[in-house]
Amino acid sequence: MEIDKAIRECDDSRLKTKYTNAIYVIKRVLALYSIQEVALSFNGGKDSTVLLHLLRAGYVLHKAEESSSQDVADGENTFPIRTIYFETPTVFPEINSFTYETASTYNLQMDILRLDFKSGLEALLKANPIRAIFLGVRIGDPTAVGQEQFSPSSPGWPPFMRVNPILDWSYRDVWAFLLVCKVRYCSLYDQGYTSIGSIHDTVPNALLCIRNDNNSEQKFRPAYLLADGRLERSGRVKKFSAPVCGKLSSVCNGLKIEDLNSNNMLTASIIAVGDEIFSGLAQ
Ligand SMILES: Cc1cc2nc3c(=O)[nH]c(=O)nc-3n(C[C@H](O)[C@H](O)[C@H](O)COP(=O)(O)O)c2cc1C
Ligand SMILES: Nc1ncnc2c1ncn2[C@@H]1O[C@H](COP(=O)(O)OP(=O)(O)OP(=O)(O)O)[C@@H](O)[C@H]1O
Repeated sequence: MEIDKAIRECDDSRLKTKYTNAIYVIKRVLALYSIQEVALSFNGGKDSTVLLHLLRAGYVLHKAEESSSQDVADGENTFPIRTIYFETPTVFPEINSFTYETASTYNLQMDILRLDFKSGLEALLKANPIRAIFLGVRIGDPTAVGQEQFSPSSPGWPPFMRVNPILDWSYRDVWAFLLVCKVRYCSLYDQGYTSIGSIHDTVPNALLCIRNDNNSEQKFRPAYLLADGRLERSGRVKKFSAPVCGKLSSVCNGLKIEDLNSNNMLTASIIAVGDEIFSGLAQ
């Protein structure tokens, strides 16, 4: 299996440890649940791309442990784990096409849901016996708060186990894996995007911006060159954030920053505690 081979042959001991632990979690899940009871939540992002390849490897290794070597060879070409993709109207076209291309490359049985997460999962779980869903959530993601490698879905959500095999992976680990395994990832990451949300709230990460002499053109280095992974979400913008590379006008994802702001009234808030205003501590 090419993923397992690439990791075994690399000399990155930290990556090897992360990989071994993630594969352990995946194999336990595959031992605990039947293949019809598990699903992969895949959205074409870097974390879910890592997860897909870990699952491909984990599935083959799991089969190797429970059956003959012939079955293992067959298993390399099949990926029987149901894949769920929530497709939204505000997804980047590059993410969308990468997701579809990946599904075709690896013969994924992909369910495309055009509902919000909760309604989509309710419909899916009503029609299928899914009990565990693999996610590419990592500590540091806003949604990771309070989660562990195995976290039951929240109250009010349909009941299933959220499985997070790469919860403890850092930004660096993610890129080490993708580069060592030489797997394809969405082209936006080579254009300076480091964490990808919707077209309305994501721009290339300013920390990867290369300025040319007259500031006329914005270029960005690839995501894997971001030195401090804690800043991977710096490209997630609020509607009123400053232009990416310090220019006055900036075109992002086909939209001008001014256009994003045009229908909104600028507001400012201040919170004063006690008599700070009167004593001159706040103004
Ligand atoms: C498969 C799946 C399961 C989820 N389960 C839960 C859940 O149990 N509880 C919850 O509050 N949110 C759940 N969510 C929602 C996510 O925590 C999060 O809100 C969503 O991924 C949006 O993240 P984003 O704003 O970074 O795009 C789930 C999402 C997915 C795709
Ligand atoms: N639209 C979606 N469809 C299916 N799964 C999703 C979707 N959005 C999020 N997920 C799940 O939640 C996980 C975490 O999402 P998150 O956006 O943090 O990571 P990512 O998209 O893989 O990478 P990046 O941080 O670069 O955007 C994904 O790996 C995936 O498992």
